[in-house]
Amino acid sequence: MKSAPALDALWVQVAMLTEDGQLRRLSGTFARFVGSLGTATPALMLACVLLSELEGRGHSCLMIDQLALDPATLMAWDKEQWDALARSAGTLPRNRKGWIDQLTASDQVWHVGDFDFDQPLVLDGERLYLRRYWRDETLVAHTIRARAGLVREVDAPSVRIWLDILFASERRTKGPDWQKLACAIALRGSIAIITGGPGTGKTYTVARLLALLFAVAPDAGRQRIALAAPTGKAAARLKQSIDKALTELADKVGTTLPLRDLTARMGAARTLHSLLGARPDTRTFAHNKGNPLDIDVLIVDEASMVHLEMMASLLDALPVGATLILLGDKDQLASVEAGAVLGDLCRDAQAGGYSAATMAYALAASGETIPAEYGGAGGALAQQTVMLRSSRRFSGPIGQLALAVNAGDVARAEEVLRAGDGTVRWIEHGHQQHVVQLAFDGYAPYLSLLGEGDGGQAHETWVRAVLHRFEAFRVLCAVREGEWGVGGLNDAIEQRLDGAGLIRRRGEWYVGRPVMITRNDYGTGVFNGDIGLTLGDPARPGSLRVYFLEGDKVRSVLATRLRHVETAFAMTVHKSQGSEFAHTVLVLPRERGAMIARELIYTGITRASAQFTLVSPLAAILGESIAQRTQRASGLREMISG
Ligand SMILES: Nc1ncnc2c1ncn2[C@@H]1O[C@H](COP(=O)(O)OP(=O)(O)OP(=O)(O)O)[C@@H](O)[C@H]1O
Repeated sequence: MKSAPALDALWVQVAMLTEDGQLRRLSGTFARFVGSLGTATPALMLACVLLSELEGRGHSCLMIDQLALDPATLMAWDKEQWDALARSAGTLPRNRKGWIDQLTASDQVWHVGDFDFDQPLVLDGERLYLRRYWRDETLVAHTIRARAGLVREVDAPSVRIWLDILFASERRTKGPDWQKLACAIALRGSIAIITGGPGTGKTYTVARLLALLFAVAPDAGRQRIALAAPTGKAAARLKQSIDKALTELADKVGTTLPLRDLTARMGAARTLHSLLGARPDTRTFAHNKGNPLDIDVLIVDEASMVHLEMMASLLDALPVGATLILLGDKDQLASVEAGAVLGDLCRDAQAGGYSAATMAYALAASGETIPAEYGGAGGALAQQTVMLRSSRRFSGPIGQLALAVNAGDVARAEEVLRAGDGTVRWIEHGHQQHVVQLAFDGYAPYLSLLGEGDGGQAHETWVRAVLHRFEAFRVLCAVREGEWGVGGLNDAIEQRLDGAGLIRRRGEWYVGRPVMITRNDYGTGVFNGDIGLTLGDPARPGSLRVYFLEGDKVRSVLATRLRHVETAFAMTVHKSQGSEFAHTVLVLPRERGAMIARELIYTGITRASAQFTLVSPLAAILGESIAQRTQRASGLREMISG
């Protein structure tokens, strides 16, 4: 069938925007595919292009009112770019209602409530979805809503006795002890969310929650507890911190509670993929509603990195009677994939919104009074959400900077950066060579240890020491491409290190090459985001292995078996989530309008535990980025509260 002239013109514009890098090739292809399933009106095709494009940017749906009101802003395009595209499509609906009517009339769109014959697109109220995302979002919303409404009977006086023991000798900070409150609130629910910035004590709190569960649950000895996180590194860190906290607690409470048994019974922390039983090359998992996980309590750390599809799979596989505890920093960057689940779930965490009943229970169970300013008419999930508000690790300039950025206070952020006390530093008008020099200095310690060799000590001990030194420093980029991106900087850093004789690049693999895995590989047991170092294999001189640190364990894989890797002297901020480096260098690009927002800057800063350096080619880009917020379209909140 010949396409209408308006459609031809639309495809020409779509092709131009694709050439210009404003659209993914996939977006046009997807729209044509949908068009091939029924009548391809220009309005529907345009909506498909935009929906697919937004999905690539992490949105789970297209908000029709934004499409009708301000499409250029929605797409982060110039007005001229939008106008040209809209003109090419001919007459488009004039308003929200017009769009909804047109979409509802399309054979390819299921309007929720109408007859469903598995159309690829779903219109739910004013949100247009790809069917898969609608299904995931609905599952997450309904399951969380149901869980949030399930509040157990708790013997508050005995909980209070235990909480007083577990939090004994705490130095009082100003205001209530939110950690204690979090334990009391989480104990009664089938779901709880504990959010807070770095060092606010999320793992410290959850270790006490486990001890509390152990103390008061009637079948404590049989509780099956699982720990998980989105990445292997985050899982290993969670396990380490919980073990450490429980060991300290065990010393404190003595024989009153056999906490060492609890630690021994908990087992390793796993990645969510492995917990759910990922199947190579499919999106499905061994565990699901029909074959649920065999657990009573699941603790998931770094929940901000859990994308919509993974959260849906997790909730689907969780037995109805099990308790889910999500830990994470709501202000961090969301996952690369669509959805900003933790951010959506925690939208009211700052304000609290606790009901009178929650406040009364919290007081009875913890002895802590929630200040009236945090009272309100929050929904069921708000009653099960606690934000930890003071950081033990981040009180110095790095913490002040993170706070200022989070609050959108550009002047304060610049002031902290310019105060330059050595902990934070800003190279305002930087050149690539500044970053290269910082990398040279930052990576010299591990490279010099490499150069010295193992000196006769056990190979694994030496490898662990090299890996620890490598983990102390990292260059983080906001973008992938160009002089200021991961690619350009890795090249420049390699060249400099090679020139100085610290590495000897021979082809792709060389001793000292840090690599990041870019795709899960079940055969070798490495996962997207894992970072390792290439070193000689003592058992087979001349061959190279990549060594990975998991907690304190060292694991290695023959380098030539790893196919999906990239050099990792510099990496993206996105991929750095869940990691911390003593000295972190954050590099901003020159281009304006790159999609850099406050959450990215905040995440970069909070990766630094002792020293933070910002390098920007232009000073203004910092303020512009802080002023910009990432808003991902989703219907999660509306569905949960509706
Ligand atoms: N109430 C407390 N009393 C004493 N020390 C505490 C308390 N809360 C936390 N800490 C200490 O502060 C440090 C940070 O705590 P923790 O690791 O639990 O924070 P976190 O929020 O999980 O951090 P991250 O986001 O980096 O994982 C730890 O050394 C912990 O032992």
